[in-house]
Amino acid sequence: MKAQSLTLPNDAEAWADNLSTLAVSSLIEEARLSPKPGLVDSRGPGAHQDLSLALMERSARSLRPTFYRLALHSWQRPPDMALRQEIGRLGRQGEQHMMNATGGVNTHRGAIWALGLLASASAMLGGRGTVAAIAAHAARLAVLPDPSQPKIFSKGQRATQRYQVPGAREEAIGGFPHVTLRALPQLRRSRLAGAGESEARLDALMAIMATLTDTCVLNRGGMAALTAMHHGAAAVLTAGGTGCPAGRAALAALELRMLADNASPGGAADLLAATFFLDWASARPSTSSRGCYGTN
Ligand SMILES: CC(C)(COP(=O)(O)OP(=O)(O)OC[C@H]1O[C@@H](n2cnc3c(N)ncnc32)[C@H](O[C@H]2O[C@H](COP(=O)(O)OP(=O)(O)OP(=O)(O)O)[C@@H](O)[C@H]2O)[C@@H]1O)[C@@H](O)C(=O)NCCC(=O)NCCS
Ligand SMILES: Nc1ncnc2[nH]cnc12
Repeated sequence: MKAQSLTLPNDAEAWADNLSTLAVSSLIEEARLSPKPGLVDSRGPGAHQDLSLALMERSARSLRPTFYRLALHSWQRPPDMALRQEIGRLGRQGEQHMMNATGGVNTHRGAIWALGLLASASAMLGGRGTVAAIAAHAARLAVLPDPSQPKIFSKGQRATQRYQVPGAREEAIGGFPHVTLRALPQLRRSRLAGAGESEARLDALMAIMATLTDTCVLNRGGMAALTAMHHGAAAVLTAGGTGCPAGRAALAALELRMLADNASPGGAADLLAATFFLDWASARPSTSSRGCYGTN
């Protein structure tokens, strides 16, 4: 995603259009970013049997009307129960559109949740919120119960209960700390250190993967795979990030380990797309010329 230079429309439809374009671009840019360990990227399907880049992009595009409606219905409204119920209904409709577009494969359920809440929050604030305000408004919606939610026991709940860890719901209720406190600061730090845009984005992914309790990884590889992911992603950053030869080598080692564990950090990928989305709200240019920000 190039730095977004959006005009400042003052009507709800135009902003909903802008926000939905940005949400879809964020998903497509996330899917194309390479090399991502375990995930679908421009090289191939990672640890997945049923996914491809073309499918991820088709899924992302199918979600444009969903993000548009979420933003439109949230325009300058407070995060109350009436809005919570409405975005729950629109979000579930979006999940159905995604399933229709992919022939029943779950490509973006977690992303609909994260980006849906953030697009809605941005619209609640009239399209002019800061990162902190957007995240806080999204959290105020996420914490509200949705009485119309079907009582199904999800894969995410299976992992959060078995391992007693936070999952997608808790990340949103906490105001997306992996996005606002880890990925966005890392993205900007790496850019300032002179990393290329792809490397800065990969570093942001590493910042998420270093601590996220990703229920996709837990379901596929258990706690051992999650711990290996945390250590491996932290090692990439300690080595100076993916702009450095040592960081690149650590990334390759992490990928080998994740493929051996059949593990894919789908939750981290969703939060990276959310990072791109929020970066637009306060984007700034990079300056220096070195590719490493850290100890190298
Ligand atoms: C709150 C919901 C997200 C539901 O959450 P829950 O945890 O109950 O259920 P899941 O259906 O398992 O979805 C959670 C998805 O969130 C992503 N995720 C995982 N860990 C985290 C985390 N710590 N923080 C943030 N996000 C996280 C992840 O999504 C990605 O993975 C999906 C593929 O998953 P899966 O099918 O399990 O994976 P595979 O390994 O490929 O399967 P197999 O091949 O093994 O079969 C993919 O979708 C990515 O996006 C988790 O999967 C929310 O959905 C909800 O309540 N929705 C209701 C509607 C609503 O209220 N919407 C309002 C806003 S629009
Ligand atoms: N690039 C990706 N690969 C696999 N699962 C994902 N979920 C969201 N983005 C993904």
